[in-house]
Amino acid sequence: EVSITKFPADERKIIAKAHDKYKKARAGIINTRHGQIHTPAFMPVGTKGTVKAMLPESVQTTGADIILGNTYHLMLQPGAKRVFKLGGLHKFMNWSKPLLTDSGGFQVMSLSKLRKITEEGVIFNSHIDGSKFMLSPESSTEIQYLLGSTITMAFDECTPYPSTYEQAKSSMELTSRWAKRSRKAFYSRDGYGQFGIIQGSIYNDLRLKSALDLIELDFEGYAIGGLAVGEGQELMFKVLDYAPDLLPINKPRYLMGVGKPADIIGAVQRGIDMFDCVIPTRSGRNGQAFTKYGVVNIRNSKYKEDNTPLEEDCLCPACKNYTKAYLHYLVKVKEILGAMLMTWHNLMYFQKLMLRIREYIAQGKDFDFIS
Ligand SMILES: O=c1[nH]cnc2c(CCNCC3CCCCC3)c3[nH]c(NCc4cccs4)nc3cc12
Ligand SMILES: [Zn+2]
Repeated sequence: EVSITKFPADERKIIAKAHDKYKKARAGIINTRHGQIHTPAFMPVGTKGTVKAMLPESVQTTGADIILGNTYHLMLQPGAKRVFKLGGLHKFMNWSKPLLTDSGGFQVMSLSKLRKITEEGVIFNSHIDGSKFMLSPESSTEIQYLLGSTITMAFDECTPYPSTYEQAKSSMELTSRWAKRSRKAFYSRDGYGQFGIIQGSIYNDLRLKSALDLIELDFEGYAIGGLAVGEGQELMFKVLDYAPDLLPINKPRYLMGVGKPADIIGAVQRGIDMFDCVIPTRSGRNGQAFTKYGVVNIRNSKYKEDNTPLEEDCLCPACKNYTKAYLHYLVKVKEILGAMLMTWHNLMYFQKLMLRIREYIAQGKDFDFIS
């Protein structure tokens, strides 16, 4: 007779866990006024109205559906009102696809000198000329409206890591009050959206309360903030093992500031749809190329006579038309073309990674090994 051998309980758990691992990954499309966003999506960072060292049409050829605009820099120079008068950020920088602008809050904390956080908002001096500015839920939301952003981010406070439970609780509660004011200040139009940002650090009850507060405000999407701030991948994944599930399943989930390929893969497996990170652009300019063989530090002298491309099957200009020896030289002598080609390759690499992840999810296949 056929006897069905039952796996011992702990083995069953492991097998279930493995399948669980891919259950939360989802591939989808976000429809906006400026076009569609295929998710999981990687959003290249455009700081001062440009993805550094890239033409917008080149960013488009890498496959990016959406890029980030930087509220902090643009409000200081050239100023949100001027960008509005000139037709908005899309026209100003000749990018017609979706634009997500951050609230400016995170950048104020990391870039400006002399700043003061009050219930009202953040008062700070411009790092350019020291003049005084105030960013609040209302002013940040208005600035993002003037920029014409497709997706506006709520004004939050990124809770530092590590934080005590009390610190994380009061910070999260401030973010909830600011989210309410951001939502009230948002001028909602068809095809435009506003995302709330949940905080709560590594404390699951605070993460839950943050999610409940923000779900009440019925945002078009939700970001998970307060991660990738030094807690490390293990702790970040521990929070991601439950935090995405606290958010509405039918709305986009954006993990802010992440990340390296392995971080992105792990986060997609836990239900994240959108990512932003300066790594491909910033590290590209610093001579680091992401390849299927791992990260290549092109400045290393071992490449000075390497007549092969970064990746033989990559379709980017750096790989199609140039060698590692040439890239090594350009980066060493700080030629602008070096920054351009390295950035182009890295953005192509990240978009190819996202495309393969989307394909694997659509085919119900595991995508652990890609990275
Ligand atoms: O809770 C958060 N609230 C708001 N923003 C956050 C950001 C900034 C995301 N990129 C914005 C871009 C806007 C346009 C210009 C470029 C940034 C984070 N970045 C990281 N880690 C990466 C980090 C970057 C620097 C220090 S940690 N964790 C983050 C957490 C939060
Ligand atoms: Zn390439």
